Amino acid sequence: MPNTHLRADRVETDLDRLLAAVGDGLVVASNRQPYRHDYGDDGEVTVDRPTGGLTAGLDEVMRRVDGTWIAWGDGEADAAVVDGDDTVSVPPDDAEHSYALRRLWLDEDEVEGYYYEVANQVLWPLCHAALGTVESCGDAWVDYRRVNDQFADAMADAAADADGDPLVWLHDYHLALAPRQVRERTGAEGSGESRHVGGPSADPTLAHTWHIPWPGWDTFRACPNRAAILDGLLGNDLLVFHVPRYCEAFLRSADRGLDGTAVDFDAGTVDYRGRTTTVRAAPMGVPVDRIREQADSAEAAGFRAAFRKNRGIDRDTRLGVGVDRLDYTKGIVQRLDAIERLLAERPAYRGEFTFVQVGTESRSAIPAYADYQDRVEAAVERVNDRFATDDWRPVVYTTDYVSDEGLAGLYREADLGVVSPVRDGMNLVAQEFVAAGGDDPGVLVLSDQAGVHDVLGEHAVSVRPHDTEGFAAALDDALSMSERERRRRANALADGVEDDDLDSWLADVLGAVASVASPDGGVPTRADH
Ligand SMILES: O=P(O)(O)OC[C@H]1O[C@H](O[C@H]2O[C@H](CO)[C@@H](O)[C@H](O)[C@H]2O)[C@H](O)[C@@H](O)[C@@H]1O
Repeated sequence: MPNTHLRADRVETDLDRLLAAVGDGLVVASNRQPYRHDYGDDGEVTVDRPTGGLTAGLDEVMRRVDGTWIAWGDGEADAAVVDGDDTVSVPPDDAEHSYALRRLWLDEDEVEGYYYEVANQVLWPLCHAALGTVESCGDAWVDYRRVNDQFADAMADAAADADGDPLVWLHDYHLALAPRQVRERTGAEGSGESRHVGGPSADPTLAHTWHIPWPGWDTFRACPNRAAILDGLLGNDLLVFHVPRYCEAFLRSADRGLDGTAVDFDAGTVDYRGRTTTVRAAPMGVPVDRIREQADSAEAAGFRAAFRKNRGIDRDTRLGVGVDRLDYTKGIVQRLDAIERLLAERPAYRGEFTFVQVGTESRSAIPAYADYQDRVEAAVERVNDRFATDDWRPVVYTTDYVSDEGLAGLYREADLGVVSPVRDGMNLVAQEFVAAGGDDPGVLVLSDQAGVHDVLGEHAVSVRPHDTEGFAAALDDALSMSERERRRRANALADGVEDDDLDSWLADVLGAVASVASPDGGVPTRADH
């Protein structure tokens, strides 16, 4: 069993020192951008923030360094509209903490092939072990490679422009080929020379966080272009997954799926083409203090009260809440099946318990996503048709936008937070629910198929999403739990998300970067003092 878990031997790390060492040499690359600018005909610019824990979390990080973030410039703009200006300063409302956002303008065919086809109809279902949903790559692979090339160009440029030693931090499955392509551009292909934070270097340190699961070899072997994906990722110095079982699965794939690799399962490393890639686990956390403030805010309190009133939910009705992108991996249909079973078998909950499902539309141009949205709506209607009365609905479903404060308010209002993906890299909603809990916290009902279950599972009520009977029984257990047990679990969960919050994750990743960049010294940690 490889020793990959960064938390297992975590030393107290001085995050400020790590951030200072990185400074403006940090180049982040992700498909999704943190801010989307829409340029109206009248010249007016509106800015919004795309959904997703990844961009929200990284934005918090970037506000603390003066680096560059490279991303696909989706939105109603293109290079012509913005007059070739591909870099803006963000966040729009916080000049003191600004950083550069460099957008890549992709044409429609590239978006189709790279984002909709390879990333989200091949790699996403494959990594979530939804093989029935995997499509053939076909010509789309050419687009995927070309867009990765564009990212690599931008990363190499930004790294060359950075003061000091650059760190390029890539994110996710959209950019699997880009690490190798960056190496080709920086002339360090195959050299494998070590880099040193603070010393001269021709070659950037490359770290890559893969936010979704890495599947078992039996699944990954079905991947078209699997050797190219592995070859690309092994251009990194550091490859980070959320939990150790994904590291193990990756090491196995590297061992079996690519000629010329030497995998050290104990050390969690892969030697390939003259370079060592270190594979580590660091579960992503959430900004706990910020979420607490949001849940404490007047806006959150107002939202809770207004939500009940506007949706016809009685003050005394107990609430469950689920918040998800409308993605077939999120297990929303299975959740609704379990709620239906609960109400069928425990009639005492009728009129006494309402489940609120907030859904955010996602990737709707993909048939499997459009179908899923229909299936969720049909399941909501079915449960409501079966049990609703004149003054009570078992399920309240909304796809309306809800602000961060509104969500934090809903979490605090809820007796149950239900997070039941059929497979999920991490899932930050579970942690947000815990962080938002107040004096009278609710119970977390959590799928054992989510990465976050490896971290919080012990104190949550665990469910297997496809076991409708067991899931319904777990909901009953959660709703009938004694106050003492509920508080005991909630306190343990709160301690967990606080200890392993967003800053801890960042410190873990940057600490690992420092040790791969400079195994003999690198950036000092608190433990050195
Ligand atoms: O960018 P989209 O195609 O609109 O999708 C949104 C994001 O979905 C995925 O999120 C994952 O990352 C989260 C943070 O680590 C994790 O908690 C969650 O469980 C994952 O599903 C995807 O990985 C991101 O790249 C997308 O931006």
